[in-house]
Amino acid sequence: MKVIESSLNGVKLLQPTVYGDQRGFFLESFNERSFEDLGLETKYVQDNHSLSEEAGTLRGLHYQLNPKAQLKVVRVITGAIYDVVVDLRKESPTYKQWKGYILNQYNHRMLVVPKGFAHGFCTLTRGTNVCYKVDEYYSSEHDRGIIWNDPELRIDWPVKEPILSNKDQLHPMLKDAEINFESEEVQVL
Ligand SMILES: Cc1cn([C@H]2C[C@H](O)[C@@H](COP(=O)(O)OP(=O)(O)O[C@H]3O[C@@H](C)C(=O)[C@@H](O)[C@H]3O)O2)c(=O)[nH]c1=O
Repeated sequence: MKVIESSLNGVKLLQPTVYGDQRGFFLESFNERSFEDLGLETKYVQDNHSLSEEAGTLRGLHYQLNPKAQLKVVRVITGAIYDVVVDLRKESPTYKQWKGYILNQYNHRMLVVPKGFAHGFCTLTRGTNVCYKVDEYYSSEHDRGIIWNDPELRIDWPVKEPILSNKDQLHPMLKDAEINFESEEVQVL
């Protein structure tokens, strides 16, 4: 497993070792010992799986308020996504900055989304299955969102008219969003 650091402190791309042969491939998506050796979180309490039937489906931008903030490790099983993280840590030098990564069934990349970030993705293919581990339980009371096309963030989504859930059409703009990540540890480099 290789770890590629991002310019957003705490965001990491994980590139697992892939053993391909005539049958297909094998990879370890999680190994407690390797994660520990690489300084990655090892305790997860939920594994989540979503299927988006259509290309151009956008889920996000989501986060959970403290004390239920979640670290996520996201990967794609079938299909492809443009996966976006937004730094919501008010004391971070990269506050309000976003980054997007392509994760697909061929590059096997996994994205570590730290606590204090909003997360969202847009599917690039039909039938996209996304799985992610989280280190804190889902809590509907702490569940929050920011509208996907926030004018301040100006995320360069690959789709202009995405398929959205009813909930995701109604999120506030960043300027009106409730955010409480002040105390998240931010390492200023
Ligand atoms: C996220 C989640 C949802 N649910 C329920 C609530 C709801 O009835 C149904 C669908 O939920 P949502 O519409 O929020 O699902 P979705 O839009 O796929 O939400 C996810 O989006 C991505 C981008 C993330 O980062 C995730 O953390 C999560 O917020 O599933 C759970 O029971 N547990 C969970 O952990």
